[in-house]
This record gives sequence, C-alpha cells and structure tokens, in this order.
Amino acid sequence: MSVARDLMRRVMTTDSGLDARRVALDASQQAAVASSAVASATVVVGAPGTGRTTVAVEAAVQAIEEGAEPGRVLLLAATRRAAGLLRDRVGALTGRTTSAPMVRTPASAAFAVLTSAALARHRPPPTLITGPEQDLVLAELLAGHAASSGAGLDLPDGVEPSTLGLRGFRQELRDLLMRAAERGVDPVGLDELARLHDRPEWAVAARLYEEYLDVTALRESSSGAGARVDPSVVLDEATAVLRDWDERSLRAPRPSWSLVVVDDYQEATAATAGFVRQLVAGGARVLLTGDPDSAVQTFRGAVPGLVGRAEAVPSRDDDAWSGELSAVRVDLTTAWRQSARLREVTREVTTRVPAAGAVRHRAALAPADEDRERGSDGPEDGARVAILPGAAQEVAYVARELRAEHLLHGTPWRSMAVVARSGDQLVSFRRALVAAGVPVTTTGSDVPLRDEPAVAPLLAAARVGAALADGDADPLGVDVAAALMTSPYGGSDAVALRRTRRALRAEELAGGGGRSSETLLVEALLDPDRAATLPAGVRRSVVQVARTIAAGAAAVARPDADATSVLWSVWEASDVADRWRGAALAGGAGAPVPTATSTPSWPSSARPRRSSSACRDRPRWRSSTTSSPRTCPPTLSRRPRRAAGRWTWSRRPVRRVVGGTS
Ligand SMILES: Nc1ncnc2c1ncn2[C@@H]1O[C@H](COP(=O)(O)OP(=O)(O)OP(=O)(O)O)[C@@H](O)[C@H]1O
Repeated sequence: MSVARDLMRRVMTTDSGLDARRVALDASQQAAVASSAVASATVVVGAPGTGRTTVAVEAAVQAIEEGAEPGRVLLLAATRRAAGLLRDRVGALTGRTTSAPMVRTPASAAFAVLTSAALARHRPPPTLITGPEQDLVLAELLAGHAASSGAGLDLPDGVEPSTLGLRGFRQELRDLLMRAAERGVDPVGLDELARLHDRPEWAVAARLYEEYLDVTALRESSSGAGARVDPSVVLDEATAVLRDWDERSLRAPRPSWSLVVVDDYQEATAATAGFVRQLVAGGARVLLTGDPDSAVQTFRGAVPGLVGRAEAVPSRDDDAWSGELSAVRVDLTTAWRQSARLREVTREVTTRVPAAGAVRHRAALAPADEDRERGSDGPEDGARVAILPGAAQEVAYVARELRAEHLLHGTPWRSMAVVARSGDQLVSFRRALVAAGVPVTTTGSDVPLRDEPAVAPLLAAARVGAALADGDADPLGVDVAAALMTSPYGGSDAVALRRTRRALRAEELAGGGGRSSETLLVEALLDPDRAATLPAGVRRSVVQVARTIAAGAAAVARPDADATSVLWSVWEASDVADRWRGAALAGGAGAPVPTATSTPSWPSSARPRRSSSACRDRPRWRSSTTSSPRTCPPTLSRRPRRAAGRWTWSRRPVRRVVGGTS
C-alpha cells in the first residue's frame, strides 16, 4: 500500500482508494496468510501491487473468523491516513462496527499502552504533545535566540542568526530532535556526536534540544494532569513499559494481542521494531508486510532494511538486537495492479535501487491473461516518458494529456492522478491545471491548515486587525498588503493589483502628493472609508480586504474577544462563504480553487510583532531564553452539538480559546 498511498499524499485525485472486495488469494498470498496463523513471525515481501495489504487484511479477518477475539488482533499502519483506509477495508470485510480489530499507527498503539499503564497505576492518563505544540515551543525558543542575534548558541560560520527565524530551519531542527529522541540520544549524547563527527550545527541543535526539554518539562509540572509524552519517544516509552510491566507490579494485565499485523513494514523506524518485538515477547504472532524498495518515510527515520532483517536469527546479545525475529519469509509473486508493460517499467526502476538483502520479490509478474480481469484496472498502454525543456512546458504537457484523455476517451477526472515530486511542484501543477479547466482536488496534502491558501490570508487579515486594534503604528506591511489583495479574498491578480496601484498613485499626484503606490495601498486597506472613494474599476478588492481587516480590528476590541470570535468576524466580513458554498455544491469542478499561495510566499511580517488583546487573558509561558511573548494562535474550533437526537456542527463559533498553531 505504501508507494501508492504515500505518493497519493502528493496525488490529485478524488478516489478514497477503498478496495473492499474479497479476492481469491493467489498461491503466494495463501502461503503468507497460512504462515501468519502458525509461525511466531512471518515477513511478507512484495513489489508494488502484489497484494501485501490484501494479505495483511486477510490474515486479520481470517484470524477473527477462526475464533480470535477481535480486540486481540492489532493492525498497524504506517500513517494515520493508511490506518483509516485499512480500518475501512477491514470493517467492510468483517462487517463489524464494534469489536473490530484495532487498526492504529504504531505511535497510537504505543500511546494506548501508556494509557493502560497509567490507569493500572491509578494515575491520570498521559497526553501527547501535539506536532503544532512542539512547533510552537521551538518557534518561541528560536525567536528568542534570533532576537539576541544567536548569542550563546555558537552558530557555525556562515550561518546567519536570521536563519533561526526561518520555518524551514525549524522544521529541520524538529526532525533532527525527533530522530535523536527516537534513538535514545539525549542533548549530551547529541553534543558528543557533534564533537565526534565535527558537526558544529549538531552542537547548536543539542543546546536547543536541552532548552526544548526544559520547556516541555516545565509545562508538564505546571499542568497538574497526566504525563506529557513527546511523540518521538512514545514508542520507546511504551516498549519500556511493556518490558518492565511485571517489575513495575502493575496490577492490571499486561496489554497483549494474539496477532499483530504490520502493513508497510518498510516504513517502520527502529523504535517501531523495538515495540513490535515487545508485542512478540508478550505472546503475539506477528505478520510483517513490506517492500524495502518503496520506503518513502526514510527522511522521518524509516529503516527499510528492517524488512530483510526480520528473517535473521536474533543474536544472544540482547543489546545488539536490530530487528531479527527469525521470521518465515514469503515473497508475493503476482503484481495484481499492473499490466505486463507497466510491471516491466516498475521492475526496471527497482532493479536500480541498491538492496542489502534478498530481492526475490522484484521478480513478481503481472497476472496471467486469464487472471487479468480479476486484478484492478491498470493502464494497458504501459508508460511513456516525455522530456520537456522546462517546468512550464511540463505543466502544460500534463494539462493537455489530461484534457485529451477526458475529452477524447471519456476517462472521468476522478480516475486520473498526477504525482509530483514535491509540495511546491504540486502548487504550480494545481494552478496550471485549474487554469486549463481541469478540476483538481489535492488529497492528503501535507500543508498545515494555517498555510492553506484559503486560511493563510484569513489569519493574516486577523493579525493585521489585531495589530490595528492594539494601536500598532505599522500594522500592515507592503508585502502582506499585496498578498491579501491577490488572495482569494481580495480576488485581484497581479495585473489588477498593478492597476490599483496606478490608480492610487494617479490620485495622489493629482492632489499634489508624492507618496508611493505601496504606501497608498496600505493606507487604503487600513481605512474602508478611504477605500470606498477609489475609482469603480479598482475599488472592489480594496474595499473587500479593508472591510475584512476592519472587522478583525473591531472584533479584537470587544471585551469578550477571543481568537475564535476574531476569526469568525474576519471570515464573515470576507463575504465568500455563500459564493464558495454555491460553487462547491454546483459540483466542485467549477468551485473556486484559491489562487495557490505557497507557504513561504506568506511574508513573515504577516505574523504579529505583539500579542493581540484577544490573547491577553490566556495563560502563557515563556522559556528562560525567550524574550518575545508568544503570539496568539488563532484556531477555528467547531463543536458538534446534539439536537433532536442527531449530532450537528454548531454554526456559531465556540467561545473558547483553543491552543494550536503559531
Ligand atoms: N489475488 C488477487 N486477485 C485479484 N486482485 C488482487 C489480488 N490480490 C490483490 N489484488 C488487487 O490488487 C490491488 C493491489 O492490492 P494491495 O493494495 O493489497 O497491494 P499492495 O502490495 O499493498 O500495493 P501497494 O503497492 O499499493 O502497497 C488491489 O486492487 C487488490 O484488490
């Protein structure tokens, strides 16, 4: 499932991917399922489309059909998205809504173990530190250091203190810290590694790591609730808890399963493998399915080599354990999703992937002709390669191919997908395809909510409004003004924006003034009355944005203001709800796809320099090194309400400050 599913994060399609047919297993698949019923460990290796997920699901379903208690069958999927799809698939096959086997990500299963342990000790359940929360802590730490020009951090030569304020830097840092934590490397250990390998940047990270741990510990001790668990260590903690369950004399029985199935084992980290090992030690049979050639999470610590190592016999030295489970290996032999020609292409590519272990799974063949119609649809004409001179031509080529396929061959839009190499590329593809009249949905986008093209301008307008209400002398930067104008709320394109500036400048000159068009635009956006006096041809966008900002400022000034009410006011003033709703209900194809504004193009000055009054009453904390106060994280919250026996989403905003994004 991994290649397709995880690349589907970058794929534009509308299909959920749910395939709940119960297929007749081929011989290799049957051998895999049969082994899972008896062997203590089975590792199933298969090329893309050979039915690894089918085997994983069948093994779980058959175990239940043969009498296993559903609650004692655990399926682990690499990502939450994959877990959701697997859950649907298993649910559809077992026909059960309750008592279904648990389908989780490894981290979520580990968290469940920690919760059981806490309850066994009559302690409050732990809480998981969320990704946005981690990000916020790091953002504040880094902002503090950036404000003091990196003093005390000993930045390596060539690294400017301003780097500390970049989101990309923060993300890299967070990844590094998470990988270190997963491997049990603490700040001191990281510092030692920095010296050992002459990596001064790791020494900087070690320092920040220490501060990060201090801050999170501070939060934990002041929260009065259960333990706060960092996602990067949740697996290690759960592994330790399971290992020492009896020693810790926990009165409840140790959580255990009769069968544990891990799909996409090539995406497992060392911590996941350690956790699985403890599950095996607790009496579970384990079935691992994977393809070491198709790991996509290695940048997040996945170790695809674990697939090959599962077959090996563990050494006697417990500390040297690195994934050996004495597993029975089964190679899947038929690539059910691909035609013979496409299968050849896949094989051609994978043979170039360096491999540490056996690669028998690469020899899988497309189904024989008589079996072909049992498999899922694959493009019969294989693959075509087009080499084009530049990015613009690439996008135009893809748009033309999709249109031709739809118009000439009647292929539904939802049956076509575009896979791009990076999120940035996806943005330009989306823009160009929409411009070419191709309806587009992006599934599994990794873009955080706050950076979505429809959300980022709304947050920026709220921030500007808050700064205005706070009496900030310079609440709106030139770049933010332009970004708001060209956002889906302003509705201008670059040409219209230029026209607006020219009109402003012409008026200024006619009146004898000499201010720049940027200054005039900012002024108009901060004053709806001024905006309303602009010439008709350029007035609409300016008035719209000005009203939105003014609504934010007015909402902030209200005594009961909170982040939600401010955002709600800004949203209502933006006046797009009915239009967007109408377009969406009209079929979606013509629905407005916001002018894609990628994350980095949102100027950092869109972030407030001071906290708004809406956030003043919130409990807040500062790290010892952070000099700037935290900013108010505006997060929309909608709460389901029970009315007449049915759950509905409340239309009014919840009057509650919620934590969230920075
Ligand atoms: N024995 C079979 N007979 C017919 N179709 C099958 C068989 N096994 C799998 N399929 C079909 O092949 C497709 C791929 O199966 P599945 O998703 O289980 O493979 P996978 O190896 O997990 O793929 P991925 O490359 O997405 O990880 C599905 O549509 C599935 O229904």
